[in-house]
Amino acid sequence: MLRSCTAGLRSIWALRGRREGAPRLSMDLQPARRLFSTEKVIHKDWALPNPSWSKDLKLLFDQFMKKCEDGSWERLPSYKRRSTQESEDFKTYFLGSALQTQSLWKKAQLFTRGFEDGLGFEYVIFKNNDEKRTVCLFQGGPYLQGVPGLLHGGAMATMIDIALGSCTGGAVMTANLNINFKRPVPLCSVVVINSQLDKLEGRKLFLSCNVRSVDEKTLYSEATGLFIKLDPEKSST
Ligand SMILES: CCCCC/C=C\C/C=C\C/C=C\C/C=C\CCCC(=O)SCCNC(=O)CCNC(=O)[C@H](O)C(C)(C)COP(=O)(O)OP(=O)(O)OC[C@H]1O[C@@H](n2cnc3c(N)ncnc32)[C@H](O)[C@@H]1OP(=O)(O)O
Repeated sequence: MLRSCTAGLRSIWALRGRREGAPRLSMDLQPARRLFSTEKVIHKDWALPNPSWSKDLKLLFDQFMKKCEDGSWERLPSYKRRSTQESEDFKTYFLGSALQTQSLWKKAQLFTRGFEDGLGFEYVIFKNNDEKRTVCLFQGGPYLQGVPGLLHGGAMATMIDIALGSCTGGAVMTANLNINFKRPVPLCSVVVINSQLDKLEGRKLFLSCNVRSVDEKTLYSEATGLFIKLDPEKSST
């Protein structure tokens, strides 16, 4: 574990050097790392490999990218900010929220994407629409420490929430999340979160997931979640 952490940190230090004025890596210019512009803001897709990704994470990523070739799986892109339309959907729902009237709305971003490469949440989600399930590959960096050397349970809960949410699609809110933490997750290790939609009942989506090591031998956590499709007729505030 220490070895993978050291390797990760080495990449991070290398990156820091780059950020102090050095030109960006050529990887940033690859077509897969698509950049597009909306409202003059550049949105970068963060669910793509960067130099902090461990060998395990890259290997799994490549395996799932292969599965995407026949269209049965798709990689979900991930942005710091939601698209204009998605934001509008949520904004309408949260009429009266403090952000409505403040310029802070423009600064809001998904907190899992607010860390420098390798320090926080490194993840990518693949979705199988026919089977109504997703696989999230997650490497929790050194800033997500709880007990020394271990991933904070709250960080794990965050990823579980996002992984389950990715199985829903559309505008939903987490209403209930139940997690059994069975084994501690070593910091900087890679885990695989397998999520599935178990039941749909009106606006209620019941989901479950498990979190395992890459070799599948260790079951770290199991969780269930209830997500509610937002009712456009209602406002939460
Ligand atoms: C979450 C993913 C979102 C988007 C997914 C999109 C793409 C996925 C791609 C990648 C993922 C990327 C990003 C994901 C990003 C972030 C994830 C963040 C998720 C969160 O961080 S999210 C914050 C924490 N979350 C809250 O802050 C919720 C506070 N809450 C409320 O806002 C309301 O509470 C609400 C809206 C939940 C419901 O309110 P409402 O008024 O619309 O509906 P109502 O109360 O009528 O309930 C309707 C039926 O659900 C039953 N029901 C409700 N709650 C229940 C409970 N707890 N237990 C058992 N049953 C429950 C009722 O009993 C009724 O059941 P019935 O119809 O049978 O009577």
